[in-house]
Amino acid sequence: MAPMGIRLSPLGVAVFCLLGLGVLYHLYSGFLAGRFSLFGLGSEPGGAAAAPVAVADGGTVDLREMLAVSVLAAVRGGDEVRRVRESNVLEEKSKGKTREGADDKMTSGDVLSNRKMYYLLKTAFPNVQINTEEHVDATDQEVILWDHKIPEDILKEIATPKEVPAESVTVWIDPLDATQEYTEDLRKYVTTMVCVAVNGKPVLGVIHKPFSEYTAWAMVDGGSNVKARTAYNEKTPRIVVSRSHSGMVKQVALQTFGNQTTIIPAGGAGYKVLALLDVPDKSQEKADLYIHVTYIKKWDICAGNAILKALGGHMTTLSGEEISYTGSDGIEGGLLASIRMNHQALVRKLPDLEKTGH
Ligand SMILES: Nc1ncnc2c1ncn2[C@@H]1O[C@H](COP(=O)(O)O)[C@@H](OP(=O)(O)O)[C@H]1O
Ligand SMILES: [Mg+2]
Repeated sequence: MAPMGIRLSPLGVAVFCLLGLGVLYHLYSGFLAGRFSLFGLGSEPGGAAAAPVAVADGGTVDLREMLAVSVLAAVRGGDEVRRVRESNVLEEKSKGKTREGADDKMTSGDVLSNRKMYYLLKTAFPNVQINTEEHVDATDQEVILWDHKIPEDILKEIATPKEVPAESVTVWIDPLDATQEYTEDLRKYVTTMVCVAVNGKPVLGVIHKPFSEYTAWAMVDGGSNVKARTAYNEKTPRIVVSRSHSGMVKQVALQTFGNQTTIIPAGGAGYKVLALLDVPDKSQEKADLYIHVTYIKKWDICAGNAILKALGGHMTTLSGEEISYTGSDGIEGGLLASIRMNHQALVRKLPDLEKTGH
């Protein structure tokens, strides 16, 4: 008899040890399987195995993977936009009026693109907050699986994964920017956009032109497939402005920069941001500044803001405030977007819109 009345049987000890080993093996192989399903077999060059998987409430997400899925979503949404336009069955409706009394339009291009883009992102990243322009019909779900492949151009620019807590992320989807122009068959203005904000700051943006199949993407402190032009005219800038929600923008621009300034009316906030960059697409006009004075929604501007920021440019309200991409859907203070210019000097030059009543 052993002391305390416990007798250890050699067979019992052996069984216990074997069981322990089995439990350890199970846990370890589950961990490995989790890693591979997270990063996609074979697509990860080295960095993934070293990156720890943090276990926060909603877990973490890798921004590089989010970029890959965002590009895919913008392209797939764009395919729907093009297909509907080419079918000529737009089923155009008005969702109501903007504050200025214009029709806030929606077509089946918006709805079908929204569905594709939303479910692609939601299926790949179930724990992140996604805000989309159009209503998502929960009874019409579509499970679209991402194949976990990160495209080569992204891997080339962004060498390692970038993990952030899922709860810090807000995704903004614009399934069809320039809907007004889409209904007028002005195809060059149309884009699909995805933006990822972390703690309200825009960190990655994708702007895709479905009719010329051009895609621009950028990640702040990451990389991009698009760049700024080499020169901009700060003194008498060419200013790109809205053609269908313009408000008093022309007066504001001419008053600030003089009558020599060229105003370029154009549709779509995505198109107008691309006008500031070095974009190879032939249908793209070029401008030095983008100004907007009426109310605008965050899904219209977040992707452009992220891309400009990643390339060293700025998008702020007209009084120079940064825009936070959490909370409410819209912003009141207008927009000023510039790159390779003294943005704060431009803000000081603009009239105080509240005082002038624009
Ligand atoms: N005053 C306003 N109220 C609501 N939406 C506005 C707006 N001004 C611009 N927008 C939206 O911002 C996008 C770019 O506008 P614009 O082409 O006039 O520059 C368009 O998005 P959608 O086409 O996605 O609806 C447009 O509807
Ligand atoms: Mg839209």
